Amino acid sequence: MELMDVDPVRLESSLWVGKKRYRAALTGWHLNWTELDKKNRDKKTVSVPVSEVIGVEEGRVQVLPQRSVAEDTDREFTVFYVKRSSSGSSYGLLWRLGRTQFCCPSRDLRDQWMTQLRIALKTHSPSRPHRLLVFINPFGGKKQGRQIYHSLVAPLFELAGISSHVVVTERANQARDHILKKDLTGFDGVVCVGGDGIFSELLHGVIGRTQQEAGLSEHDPSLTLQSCDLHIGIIPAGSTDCVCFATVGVNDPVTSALHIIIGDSQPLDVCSVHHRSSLVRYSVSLVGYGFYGDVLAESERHRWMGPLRYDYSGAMVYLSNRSYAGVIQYLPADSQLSSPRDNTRCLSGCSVCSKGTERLFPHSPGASSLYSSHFSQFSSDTEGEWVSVEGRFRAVSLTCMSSSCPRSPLGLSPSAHLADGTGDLIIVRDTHPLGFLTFLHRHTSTQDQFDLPFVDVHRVKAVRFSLPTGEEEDKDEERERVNDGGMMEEGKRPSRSGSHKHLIERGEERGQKDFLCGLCCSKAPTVSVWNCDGEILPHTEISCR
Ligand SMILES: Nc1ncnc2c1ncn2[C@@H]1O[C@H](COP(=O)(O)OP(=O)(O)OP(=O)(O)O)[C@@H](O)[C@H]1O
Ligand SMILES: CCCCCCCCCCCCC/C=C/[C@@H](O)[C@H](CO)NC(C)=O
Ligand SMILES: [Ca+2]
Repeated sequence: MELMDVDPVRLESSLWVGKKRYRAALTGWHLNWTELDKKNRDKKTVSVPVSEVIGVEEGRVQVLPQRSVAEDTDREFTVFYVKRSSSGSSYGLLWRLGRTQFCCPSRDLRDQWMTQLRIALKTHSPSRPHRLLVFINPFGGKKQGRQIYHSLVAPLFELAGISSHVVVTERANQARDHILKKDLTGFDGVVCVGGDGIFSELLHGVIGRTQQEAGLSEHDPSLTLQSCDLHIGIIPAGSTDCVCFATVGVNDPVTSALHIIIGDSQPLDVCSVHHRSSLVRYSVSLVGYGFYGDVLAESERHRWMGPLRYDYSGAMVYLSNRSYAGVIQYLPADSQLSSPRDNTRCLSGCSVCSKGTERLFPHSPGASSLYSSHFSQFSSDTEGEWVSVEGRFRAVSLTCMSSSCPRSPLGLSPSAHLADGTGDLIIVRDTHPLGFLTFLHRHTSTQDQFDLPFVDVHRVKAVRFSLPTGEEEDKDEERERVNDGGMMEEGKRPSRSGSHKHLIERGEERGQKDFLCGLCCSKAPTVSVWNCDGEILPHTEISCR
């Protein structure tokens, strides 16, 4: 309705691109230019939606790889726009900066084109950000965050008229604390340049700040949390970059920068992880016990290897051949709505997610435009029956999204939805080493990961994990951890270094030195650790929703 009421900006004229003559038209929502032959007949037409125009500059201008402006070009202007490249991943295309340099018959006409295009951009792109707060983790991935931002992203933001305040972090959790405590007036969004860890900092900052401002405690698992208005953008420069890959479809800084500029947004499910009555962390990707917890614990000792540390640690943990006892309880989601084995792929605009958003936020008109939101209209204890599974497990994984990444292009659960308010629980029961290797191998191929006799997958609204009777987490140990800051109390937030410290302490406390000395000792540990979006949790018994 709103769109129909806007008086569209129109302009049509003859223009030149190089030596070819075109009829160019700015009509409502599109900029089109059609090549004309010598007899004025139409040849090829290029059409760009105004919403995908990045910027308009006087003269003959180039921005990437370096900015250059040609002289004496007062009849020329350059239009920059989103150009979809033919390469990308199975469900995401690379975006590139398209550029066309137009030459007008007169300077007056050039000025008219520039003015009308800029008016059209303002009118038709209401959700574009104007001011962004950017956090660069200089130590993420291959340590190229600064270079990636300054050479590939900043020139695009500048071209699009976005002003950015850049913070290069000097310590873990600086970005989170900044969002929690500093004045954010005037910022339309926050952006991280790094991996899933720095994204998680922004997520905790944004959710935490929103709750603080609403006077709500994040520790109460039954509480309806306030949805977050501040959008989070991700420029991938980490090791796994799973959140970026699963939402955009490729890990490419230019593609992500262009999505941010045009104001694209995608709501995300957020899972809260509690231990007893305290919030431990939020997760958007993987909450994993057993194999994925062990891989993370092992990989933290080999950070110097960069992204390769996960492959090395994966192989080491696989060779250690472990399984763990536990009790899993889960609350199934409505199987009429979707299933983890229905072979769907969730993309932006997914109908299951739209219905989920309507169902979860019936009175919130802005819900569908949230980038990251906490689905809080949750009545887990009244909706359905909890199911309990006890046994020995190779891996227990809960993933709110597919968790696809370059290592696993379809992800841990290929048909999981980004924003339906559910997660997929993947239970890999103890099995022989070859069976488990088959399962791991299927992560990296297109073969059905769940079509194995020792694997079960359930779409769920909540999960609890506990140790078998007699092996529960030691209460005294818990108290020590709280005092030591490992648990997330009011005013405190988790840290990667903090949780790693706990892993070491925990290993020592429990006599699991083999966890920390190269996985070489003969005595197998009885408990694993939880990997929560790449952070080690300081607790074994947790509840997620
Ligand atoms: N200046 C800093 N010094 C040390 N650690 C930092 C700094 N800034 C951020 N961190 C922390 O570094 C950790 C890892 O960062 P990040 O996620 O960006 O990279 P990664 O681990 O290589 O990638 P991925 O999480 O995708 O595997 C995060 O937990 C973050 O909190
Ligand atoms: C015998 C070697 C086996 C190697 C198995 C490789 C399987 C790769 C699957 C990767 C899935 C990653 C899921 C995403 C988790 C992220 O949240 C987290 C943070 O970045 N990354 C990791 C690696 O924990
Ligand atoms: Ca989901």
